[in-house]
Parts: sequence; C-alpha cells; structure tokens
Amino acid sequence: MFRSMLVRSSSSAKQSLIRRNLSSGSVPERKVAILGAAGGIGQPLALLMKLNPLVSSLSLYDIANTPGVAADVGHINTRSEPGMTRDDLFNINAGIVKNLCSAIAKYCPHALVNMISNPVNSTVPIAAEIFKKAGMYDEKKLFGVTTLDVVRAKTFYAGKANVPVAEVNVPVIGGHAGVTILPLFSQATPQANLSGDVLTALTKRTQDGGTEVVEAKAGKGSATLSMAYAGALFADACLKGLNGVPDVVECSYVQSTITELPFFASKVRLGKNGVEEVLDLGPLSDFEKEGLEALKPELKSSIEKGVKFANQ
Ligand SMILES: NC(=O)C1=CN([C@@H]2O[C@H](COP(=O)(O)OP(=O)(O)OC[C@H]3O[C@@H](n4cnc5c(N)ncnc54)[C@H](O)[C@@H]3O)[C@@H](O)[C@H]2O)C=CC1
Ligand SMILES: O=C([O-])CC(=O)C(=O)O
Repeated sequence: MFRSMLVRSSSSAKQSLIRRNLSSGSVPERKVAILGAAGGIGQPLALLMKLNPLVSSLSLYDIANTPGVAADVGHINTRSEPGMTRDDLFNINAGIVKNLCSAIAKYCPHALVNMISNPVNSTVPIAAEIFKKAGMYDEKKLFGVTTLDVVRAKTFYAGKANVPVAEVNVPVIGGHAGVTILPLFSQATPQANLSGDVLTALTKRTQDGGTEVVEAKAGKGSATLSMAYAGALFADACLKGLNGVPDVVECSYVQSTITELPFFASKVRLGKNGVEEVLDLGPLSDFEKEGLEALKPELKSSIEKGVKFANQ
C-alpha cells in the first residue's frame, strides 16, 4: 500500500471523510490513497494517479463539505497568501500530519508514505517520530517529496542550456524550502558551458520556484498542477520500485547518513521495500559546497522543530 499526504489545512471541527474507491484491473495489486484529495494538489494528483496503470485501487480522502469545513478552507486560503514561508505553515500542518500519521501507523503500517505537506523539512521528521512511538517506523518507507524542485531545475536548466528538456537530468539535494533546496547543476546532463552568473541565477530561481508561483497566483494558492505532476512522477517511481523494476532512482528527502543531518534529500534508489540505497552526493563545485554548508543550520533547526513538536 502506498500513501500520499497532501495537507495544508486544519479541520479541527467535525472531520468527516469523503471516501471513494476507484478500482481498475491491473496486476500486481497496488493501492494508492491520497489524503487531502479535494485540495488544489489533491484533485489533479487524483486524476493523474487514476490514469496510472500501476495503480489497481485508488482511495481519496478529504473532509466533508460542511459550513464548518468551508470556514476552515477559507482560513487555509489566507494561509497560502504571498508573504508566508513554508515554515509559517508549521503550526497548522504539524498537527494534521501528526494525526494522519497516527492513523497511518494504525491502519496501514506497511504503506510507503510520500509527504507533500509543508514544511516538508519538518513534517517528515514529525512522521518519523510518530511512527517510532507507534513501534512501526521503517526509514525505508518514509519520503519527503522534493520532486517539484527537480522538475523546476530541469525546466529552468533546459531553457538556459538550450537542450531538449526531456533529456535533462539535475539532482537536487538538501531539503524543500528556500536555501535548503540545492540543485547540483555541475552534475546536470546534457552538459552545457553555463557561466557562474547563470548558474547562480538558475539556483536562485529553483530555490524560489514556490514563491514565483505563489506570487503569480496573487493570493489564490501555491503550486498545484506542477506539484500534482511531480507527486504523480514520484509515486510512479515508488510503484515501479515496489514492482521490482531495476535502477529506479529519484531525489527524495529521507532519513540519511550521507551528511551529519538525520534527514537529507539526495538521489535514492527505490526498490521492493522502498528506499534501497541512499546515493552519495557525487562531486560538488565550490559554489555547491558553499551552498551545502549554508543550508545545514536551517535544515537542522527545521528537523529539530519537527522532532520537538512530535514529542510534546
Ligand atoms: N512538497 C512540495 O513540493 C509542495 C508542497 N506543497 C504543500 O502541499 C500541501 C497541499 O497543498 P494544496 O493542495 O495546494 O492545499 P489545499 O488547501 O488546496 O488542499 C489541502 C486539502 O487537505 C484537506 N485536509 C485538511 N485537513 C485534512 C485532514 N485532517 N484529513 C484529510 N484531508 C484534510 C483539505 O480539505 C484540502 O482539500 C500544502 O502543505 C502545500 O504547502 C505545495 C506545493 C509543493
Ligand atoms: O511554496 C509553497 O508553499 C509551495 C511549495 O512548496 C512549492 O511550490 O515548492
């Protein structure tokens, strides 16, 4: 079983669930559940997952359309206005993630959990702590979805390098917020001889990609369609790994020992049990080495904030 979590908002009022099971006939049986499926990301992601032939059963969960929920949803929208950071979402989302992870621990302890809910740098450590308390934590099955950073890095790089975007690969490491997002353009393929200034600008644009969308939507939300695409891409990679397809490698924010930080995004090989191998960072340029050192304090404090919250 595979879980994708898409939650921004609180619904402390009556929390009824909309549940739909949509069956298709593919083998092996793979169930995908989307939590927060009526949301901006949830709806297009549900569509994309329904189109994925690797999915045999799709369950969609969200809160019911009651006046109380409508009021909550109104609050959610204000919380995604420009001027907020992903960390501002912590107070609302941390509690939701905690509750949903308790439910996951109870009802589907063997699921792969793909965490989209922001701030990912903290919500993944929260999930790990909740799962540890429930005695079912498996670090191979918990993923922070950073695929949108990779999708953006590929798109922006292809534009500047003037290469076909479908052929581009760019690893993105670190986390999923501002400077913690570190694209490794020195490892980008096809190679291109881009100047330092262009690489700096590409790095910044990737780091600020979320803000670019939030500002363009002028208070009406954050990235949904591109995120649904990225979420579906990562889910598909997980399903392929579960099904034994070899050499499925994607960047993801996972429990890690490749730096001194306990969670870190890097290339990960996906297999029948989830994470099969966390890959090394490979050679970094001096600019990237600086970026790596610069991101560590923020990422460390976001991780600690999540761990502290989960243990309160
Ligand atoms: N990892 C990434 O790259 C990205 C992450 N995000 C994050 O994804 C999250 C979702 O974003 P949107 O879909 O735009 O938000 P949204 O507000 O449109 O959708 C959230 C959905 O969750 C539902 N929900 C709230 N509490 C729930 C609960 N307890 N159980 C089940 N469902 C619940 C809401 O009713 C709503 O339908 C946000 O935290 C956002 O910051 C957004 C873009 C990129
Ligand atoms: O910026 C936001 O809050 C949404 C997000 O994570 C992204 O688009 O990368």
